[in-house]
Amino acid sequence: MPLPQLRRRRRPFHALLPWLAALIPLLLGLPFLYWQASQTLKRQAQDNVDETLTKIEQIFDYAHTATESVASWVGARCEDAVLPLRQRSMATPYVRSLNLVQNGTIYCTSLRGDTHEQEQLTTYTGGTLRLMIGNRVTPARAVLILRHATPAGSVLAGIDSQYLSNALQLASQPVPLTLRIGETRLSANGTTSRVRPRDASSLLAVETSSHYPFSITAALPANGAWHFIWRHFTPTFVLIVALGGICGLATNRLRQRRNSPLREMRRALREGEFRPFYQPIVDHGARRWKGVEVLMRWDHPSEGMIPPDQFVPLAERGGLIVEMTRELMQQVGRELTPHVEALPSDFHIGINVSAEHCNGSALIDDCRDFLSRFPGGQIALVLELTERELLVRSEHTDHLFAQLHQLGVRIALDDFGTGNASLAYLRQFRVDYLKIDRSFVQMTDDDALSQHLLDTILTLSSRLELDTVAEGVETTAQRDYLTRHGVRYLQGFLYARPMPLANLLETLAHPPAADIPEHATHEPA
Ligand SMILES: Nc1nc2c(ncn2[C@@H]2O[C@@H]3COP(=O)(O)O[C@H]4[C@@H](O)[C@H](n5cnc6c(=O)[nH]c(N)nc65)O[C@@H]4COP(=O)(O)O[C@H]3[C@H]2O)c(=O)[nH]1
Repeated sequence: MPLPQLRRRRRPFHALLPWLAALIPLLLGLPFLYWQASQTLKRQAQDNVDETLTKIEQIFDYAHTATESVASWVGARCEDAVLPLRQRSMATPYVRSLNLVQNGTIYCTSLRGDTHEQEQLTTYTGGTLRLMIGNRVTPARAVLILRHATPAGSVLAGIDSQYLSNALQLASQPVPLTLRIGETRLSANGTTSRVRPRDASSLLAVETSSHYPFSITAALPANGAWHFIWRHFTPTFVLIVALGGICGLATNRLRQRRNSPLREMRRALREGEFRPFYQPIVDHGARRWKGVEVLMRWDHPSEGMIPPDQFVPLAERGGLIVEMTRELMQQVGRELTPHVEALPSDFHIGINVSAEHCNGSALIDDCRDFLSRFPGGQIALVLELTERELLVRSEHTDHLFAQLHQLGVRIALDDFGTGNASLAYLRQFRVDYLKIDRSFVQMTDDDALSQHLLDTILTLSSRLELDTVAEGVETTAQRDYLTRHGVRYLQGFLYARPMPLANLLETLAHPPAADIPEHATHEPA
């Protein structure tokens, strides 16, 4: 299974995390912004309502003063009263007409003199104010009537609603204002309508006059608050949305990093999930166990035992291999030390080492540390250098290999014959063992040409007088072919699969059989 999928498959809800993270600033920021905008709107609406209420009260005060000044004419003959009514209405701001009422009938108006109309007292709110949709003079425009009762009847002052809607309009930003008289309302654009019950829900401010029976209200239309936010809080709004985006992207990045195979491997290293498995190597001539090759396994909590092919190359590319090898050597040292007596003498422990490990002085320290655990010299440390990564000869590598040999460390060239570097390696580094790759060992079963290739490699290693280990020996036929051609050390499933320490100790307790049935051994899961 490709490593990047390990975590993703186990926690699919992780894919939602970036979206949730993007939502957090929005969920926290937008309600706060909405609250802040609402407070601003309420404050401004309240100021505008107060200011407009005062202005409209002033208009009504003018009209009221005018009605008071002509109140003594109620009951007088219209032809006598009409001139003072006209003079007064012309001299009073906002007032369009003054009318006299007696016995419920309007009998004199400053506009036309004699008239005869019903007063309709019940339509006056508080007996004082009436908002008419229009009248005979201005049928399309509302008129406000202010009534002043006198002992003899009453005086009516007509006020053009334009003055009132102008006053509303001047203060209708950002929240539209309305003048309410009883069940009727006048809006800033001069239209009149009945008050609806749902108006109450959108009310931001309302103020009732203490002198006249009217109130001024400020109410937002649907989505008015969001329009206000968009117009007046654009930078904050954009910032919150951008913050949401940034949080989402950052979480996504973190998630990807968290899910990255290297990160997963670092976690595994911290948790000690990389474990040594041991595959015995047989000294065929002596019928004894010669040593083991340590092979790393990843004991993953959910994926089980992962073989090294799936993570070692990545660890090498990601610069983790040195740390992993060091940890592996320490584990091997720790777990083998108590059983050192059970090991055959001059027991070889082969550790796979990557080229990067040879670049600094860490390898020397790690080997010294490892060998210090076996002070009796019962074991021999063999470093297996692979051709997968090219090791370039330099003063440093010469010095390093000299130091390693001084320490008693032996060098094996792993996977011999598979890379281009084999011969160059042999020339440049003092190698003690050649490990013939499994692919060549399998050629013993093939045609004559393949066998010829294997023979050439075997001849080369015998000419160089190097000890040879054949990897991947699976059949007795392969074993016999190899031993006939002078290969002394054999490693493969024919003898044993890689196994944990407990199984190894059990296996080492019995000498390798002379004639082993094929595939007799099993790697524990
Ligand atoms: N089919 C077959 N296979 C056999 C037989 N006998 C042994 N093998 C397998 O051949 C591989 C031998 O190790 P390698 O060539 O060093 O190849 C190793 C080595 O290059 C690398 N590796 C393993 N552990 C480490 C480590 O700790 N560090 C480094 N740098 N590389 C490691 O991973 C490679 C693969 O390791 P494994 O999967 O354990 O595979 C092992 C082993 O299980 C056999 O008879 N038949």
